[in-house]
Amino acid sequence: MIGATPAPGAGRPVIAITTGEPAGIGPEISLRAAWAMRREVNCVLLGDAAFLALTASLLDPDIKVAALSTMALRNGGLPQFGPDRLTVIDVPLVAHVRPGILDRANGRAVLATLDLAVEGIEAGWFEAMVTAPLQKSTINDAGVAFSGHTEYLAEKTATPLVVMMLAGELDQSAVAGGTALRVALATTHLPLRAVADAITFDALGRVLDIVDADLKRKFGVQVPRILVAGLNPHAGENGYLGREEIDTIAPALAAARARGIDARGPYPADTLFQPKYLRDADCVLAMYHDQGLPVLKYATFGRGVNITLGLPLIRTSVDHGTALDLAAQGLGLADCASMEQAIRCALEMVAAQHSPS
Ligand SMILES: NC(=O)C1=CN([C@@H]2O[C@H](COP(=O)(O)OP(=O)(O)OC[C@H]3O[C@@H](n4cnc5c(N)ncnc54)[C@H](O)[C@@H]3O)[C@@H](O)[C@H]2O)C=CC1
Ligand SMILES: NCC(=O)COP(=O)(O)O
Repeated sequence: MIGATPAPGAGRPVIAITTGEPAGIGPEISLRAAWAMRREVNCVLLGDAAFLALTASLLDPDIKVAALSTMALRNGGLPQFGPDRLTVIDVPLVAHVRPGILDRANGRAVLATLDLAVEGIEAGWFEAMVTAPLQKSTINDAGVAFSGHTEYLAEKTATPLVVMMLAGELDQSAVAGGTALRVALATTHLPLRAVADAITFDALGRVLDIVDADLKRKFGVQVPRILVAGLNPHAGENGYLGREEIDTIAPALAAARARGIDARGPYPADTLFQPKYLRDADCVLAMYHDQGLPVLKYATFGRGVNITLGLPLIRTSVDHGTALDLAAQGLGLADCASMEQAIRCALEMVAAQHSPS
């Protein structure tokens, strides 16, 4: 948890990487990013040790891995290896991995890596967790109701509400507090039909509180400026295209402003994402997944980071999915830039939590 005893890392921060869906690109990008960054960060990979060792040897014979069982970890803690090898904590899969082909038999093992990462942060072995993409449908197929890491980690840590935020570096300059575009979501993985009902005065107020607090605490933004999108076309067109803006969103923003939060809007979502608005903002709050993320991904896909705000631990992830199509074609095709960014972002958040506020 934030503020827990620093993990043992021989000088390097220790970060757990859950290696994700084994039939996707998660194992490859985890290994490649962890190896490339091994001198600055001790990335401990959580996944099937034999499968990861085989993948590493096929990717690059220079990559050395040292496997540890969960029992050894629990009994003796994390060994202090140097940067000449990657530590893998063995979370065995059940079924043989066929790249690009999903197998529900492995769903629970993937989930077990998330549980171990949380356990390890609570125990002080790891300072943060970075998650490679998993296949949400496979976890459900394995019999566990699952809509995403975001919701799972909230439940696991007994956190009543968390916020999904993606951030990416733009090519253009002078936008959104420099070159970063941050898009937070008022709702996470919900069917579109359920979105309007989920946006209540209380829920929106709590989302704004979390975005404001975490941008200050974890990103060092002193007074976060949050631009809030409406839900309906043209932000409801004065009530003629929907009343959520008038009845719920504007009152929630007014109440947030009264609490000292710089929340502006609601603005029409289709015109909000322009440099002239974004350059005076630190974050855009979109009302739902596919209102905000396509914009962010269009601008920064492959180098963005997904951050869960409001958790009592640091969790970042990539901006993409399992890319089964690439995995099926073999190793070496996936871009691991987003994974490296996610690790870098976690490192910055670890540093921010240690620095005096
Ligand atoms: N954080 C997580 O665990 C996430 C998991 N997912 C899961 O991934 C599954 C597949 O999602 P899709 O919508 O197909 O998106 P996707 O991101 O897996 O793939 C979309 C396209 O982008 C390409 N692509 C993705 N990552 C790439 C990389 N690192 N390098 C090069 N090309 C890359 C793929 O080849 C594909 O053409 C979903 O069903 C969902 O379960 C999706 C998003 C996040
Ligand atoms: N599109 C982003 C996404 O689906 C991330 O989900 P999560 O697994 O990080 O909750």
